[in-house]
Amino acid sequence: MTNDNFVFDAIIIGSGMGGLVTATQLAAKGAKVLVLERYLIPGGSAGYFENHGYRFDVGASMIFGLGKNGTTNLLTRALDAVNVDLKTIPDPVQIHYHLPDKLDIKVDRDYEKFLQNLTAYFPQEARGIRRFYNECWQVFNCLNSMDLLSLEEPRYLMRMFFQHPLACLGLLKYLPKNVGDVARRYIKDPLLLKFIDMECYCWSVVPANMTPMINAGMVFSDRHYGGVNYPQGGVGIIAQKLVEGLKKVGGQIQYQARVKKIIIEKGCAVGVELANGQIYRGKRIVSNATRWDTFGKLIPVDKIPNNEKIWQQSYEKSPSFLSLHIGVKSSILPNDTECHHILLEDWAKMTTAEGTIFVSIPTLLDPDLAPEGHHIIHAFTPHWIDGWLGLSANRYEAKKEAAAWRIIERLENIFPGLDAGLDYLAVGTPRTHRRFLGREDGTYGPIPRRKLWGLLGMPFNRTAIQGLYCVGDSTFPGQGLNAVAFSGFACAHRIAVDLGIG
Ligand SMILES: NC(=O)c1ccc[n+]([C@@H]2O[C@H](COP(=O)([O-])OP(=O)(O)OC[C@H]3O[C@@H](n4cnc5c(N)ncnc54)[C@H](O)[C@@H]3O)[C@@H](O)[C@H]2O)c1
Ligand SMILES: CC(C)=CCC/C(C)=C/C=C\C(C)=C/C=C/C(C)=C/C=C/C=C(C)/C=C/C=C(C)/C=C/C=C(\C)CCC=C(C)C
Repeated sequence: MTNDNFVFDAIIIGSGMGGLVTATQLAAKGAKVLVLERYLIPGGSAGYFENHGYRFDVGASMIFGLGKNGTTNLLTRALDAVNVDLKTIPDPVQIHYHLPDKLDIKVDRDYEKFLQNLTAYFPQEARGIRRFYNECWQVFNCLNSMDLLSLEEPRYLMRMFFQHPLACLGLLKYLPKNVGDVARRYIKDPLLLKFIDMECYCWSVVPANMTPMINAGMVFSDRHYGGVNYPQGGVGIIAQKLVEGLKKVGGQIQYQARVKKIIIEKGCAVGVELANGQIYRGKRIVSNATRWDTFGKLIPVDKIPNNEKIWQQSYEKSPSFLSLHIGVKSSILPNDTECHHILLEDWAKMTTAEGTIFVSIPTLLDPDLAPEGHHIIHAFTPHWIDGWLGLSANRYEAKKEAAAWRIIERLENIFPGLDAGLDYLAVGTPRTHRRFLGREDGTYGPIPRRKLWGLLGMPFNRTAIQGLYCVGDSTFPGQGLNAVAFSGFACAHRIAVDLGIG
């Protein structure tokens, strides 16, 4: 079946946050936009599922970009652009770290309080700590002073250089830098450097020497500026609202619409074919799937452009996660429990499977996500898909259960009584993430194979195939909701200029 007589301005494959920001931005500019989503609801890894009266976030619940001021509040801006908004709940302590060597550190929303908490453990490094985090603020202040759009659009770049020369030079200086090099200029204490590694690892899934300074500037400063704010109703609300806005401005979305292939004619992407045979044609095609899914599945292996093969020599798939979606009796959590926790008992295991445990308890901010008298605890830890393949159904279930109880046993150290208070448990593995999110091997996104030059190696939105763009965490600046929102703004900007509507 074909639909040749109607050509969309842009077809977006996938309704993750990257895809939805691209779609809403383009539709708001008057483009005819179609979003094709393989799943039943929008959001991808920022989606949700419901069971037993609980509404669980699929991915991390720590949300940046919903602040009120500046230019880096990209989720707020994306919602505003299509005349929708949502209520948010500020998170007073952004992370409570439970680390080896008895480091029990809280990242308070208030910057000075956070510095005090950290300095209390490392008084001899007081000056270095302040100088390091202040340098992160320099990056953030540069970003937060300008409109954030496509770095592939020369007129925008010239305008930014003309209007904000110092901020642009600052960003250019930091683009090739990693956190580890900057931190080691100010900090000597090996334990404190391990803490900085964890500060990076818990969102970039690589230690400080491989974490781009630009991204650290965003995360380490915005948590004290716009802050971490939880969307009332759960993370999935953001995508639902963006879809509501998309429709308001004339865009379309179809669910259960899995794109099987991107149609290339004379070297140019001109349309897509769905698994059910339906064909849609578009002037521009955008893939919100991962790079491994885009180049290898949607584009056949023999047509993968050379530059993509070269990129894959520098970046690899990060691990996926083992996720425990837990419902517990409220009585097991003391009243002053924080929403997000990081647990690690042995520094040597930080980057290994089941080493670091990430915990979010979103019901401390939004109690309506669980039945009365109950909380949600979402605990997740890195896991690679390899160990989950080739198992019989029974062995797969048994492996899931064993892994889940290992995690629960460790969580008992910070939440005593968890086991006894358990009301509901659903376990997701890398296979679950692969299946429901359509991400190869369930990967969380690309990570450098070795130490690289900051963000310089991350591709922008255009690809070597004319008419085909990528958006989401496989593009500059990588993982994180606010990061993929940036990639959405940039992608829509570049396409709008290409279509003559930007
Ligand atoms: N707290 C947080 O910061 C937080 C929370 C959730 C998610 N995230 C971030 O979101 C990022 C991912 O966002 P994203 O926009 O890159 O992608 P995504 O993986 O979330 O979304 C991609 C979407 O494309 C769909 N899709 C894939 N292949 C398809 C096909 N062939 N046909 C139709 N649909 C298809 C998927 O179903 C999914 O909905 C992650 O890096 C993660 O860091 C962050
Ligand atoms: C000439 C040229 C090329 C440039 C001129 C200079 C210029 C204008 C440069 C501009 C650069 C720009 C615009 C860069 C923009 C960068 C942005 C917007 C980066 C944003 C990064 C956001 C990140 C990394 C957000 C991450 C968020 C989180 C929290 C991710 C994940 C969280 C978890 C997995 C776990 C949560 C933890 C717990 C404890 C549960």
